[in-house]
Amino acid sequence: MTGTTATATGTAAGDTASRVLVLNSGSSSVKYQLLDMRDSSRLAAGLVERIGEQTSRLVHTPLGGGGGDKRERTGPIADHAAALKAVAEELAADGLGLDSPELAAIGHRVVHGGLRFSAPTVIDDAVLAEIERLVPVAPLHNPANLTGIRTAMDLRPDLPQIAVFDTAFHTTMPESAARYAIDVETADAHRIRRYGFHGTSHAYVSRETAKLLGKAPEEVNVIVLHLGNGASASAVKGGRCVDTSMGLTPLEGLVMGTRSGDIDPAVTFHLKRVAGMSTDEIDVLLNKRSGLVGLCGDNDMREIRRRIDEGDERALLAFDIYIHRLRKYIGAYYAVLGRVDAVAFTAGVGENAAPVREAAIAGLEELGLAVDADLNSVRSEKARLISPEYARVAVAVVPTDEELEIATQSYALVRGVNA
Ligand SMILES: Nc1ncnc2c1ncn2[C@@H]1O[C@H](COP(=O)(O)OP(=O)(O)O)[C@@H](O)[C@H]1O
Ligand SMILES: CC(=O)OP(=O)(O)O
Ligand SMILES: [Mg+2]
Repeated sequence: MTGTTATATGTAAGDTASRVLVLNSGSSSVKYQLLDMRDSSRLAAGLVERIGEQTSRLVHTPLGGGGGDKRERTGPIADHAAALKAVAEELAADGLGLDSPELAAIGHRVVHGGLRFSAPTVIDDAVLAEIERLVPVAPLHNPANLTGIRTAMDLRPDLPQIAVFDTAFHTTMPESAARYAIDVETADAHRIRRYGFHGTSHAYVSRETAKLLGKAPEEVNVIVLHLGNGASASAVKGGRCVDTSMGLTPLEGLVMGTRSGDIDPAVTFHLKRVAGMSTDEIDVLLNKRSGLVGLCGDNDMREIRRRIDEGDERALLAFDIYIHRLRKYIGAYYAVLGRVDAVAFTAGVGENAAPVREAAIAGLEELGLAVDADLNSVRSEKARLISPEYARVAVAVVPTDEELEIATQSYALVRGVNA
């Protein structure tokens, strides 16, 4: 933590590359941000969605200087390589092209890093091979991450490409939380254990929650609820993850947009032996046709709430199942931590869906948990408390920023400073 303070001492603008491009490649989308790490400001941000379909869409927002108007492109974008080339063109149109000498690194979200990577890592052939080896345990994510990395390497072979792993923050989990209770030899031979995901978000949000409470991360125990399309909970004790709801793959745990979360593993035997489904069909069923979409046909919480308001019973049942699972994890992690200082809601659903927060915490006063209806209804991009003053445990909405965290870690690595 001492010595090289390249970022703190700084240098005149232009003579040290200070920009980081962050790529978050999902199965059918790429989110990106270009940041200036001298002040962590965003110069541009955007999203390419529905990659591989006829109706692909790129939305690019210039944010540097006075900003500028959002630009949108529609029409087929065949694959992640084409998507990244389109992003590079949009950045170039703002004078922020990938050829810029200001660019210090490209930071990539990589979902599965197994046990080998507990910190941000400069990508070389060996790292690429390891990410490739882990494709079977992150089939929706790692292939897209790899394409993003390879395309970025083609565009700027001279630049450090940094991998920031979703699994890294969870490598501190004790064996009691990380191991499945199955035959140890079989588990070890096939590296079967609970790895956990969304770690960049859990790390960032637990630190921001401590900040909101005016404390150091070491002083607080936080339950983080990352509720996006993929969703996971984590128990963070004094800044270190001690348990999380996702496992060998991002399928375990909470009910998600399209994933089942926890089920009895015997369901899969039954589907195979009795329903005659193949392993691949079961994989697709549990990862893509389950969760909220499987229960009611919609995976967007906005749509589900709209249907509930119209009296739709399937939507209501889907919501109730989602909430029931979430409450079980809050209770479980309360017991894992012993003392809880805060419960933090984050990601698309956690940051925006007040009814989810209300239902998740309702009736838990005995645990020191409560939500104030007025505070809960406030819409804001800022971290904020939604618990009443009397409550023993803080309940907070803490917007996640995986891209900022990836940029911070990537820049620290290329500058040789601790993040
Ligand atoms: N205003 C809103 N109200 C309720 N839910 C919302 C709102 N905005 C977004 N969401 C939910 O957030 C989800 C997307 O979350 P996000 O964290 O962006 O997911 P991901 O990163 O996995 O794509 C949507 O599917 C939707 O369910
Ligand atoms: C790991 C995971 O589930 O990621 P996402 O929420 O981006 O799908
Ligand atoms: Mg996400």
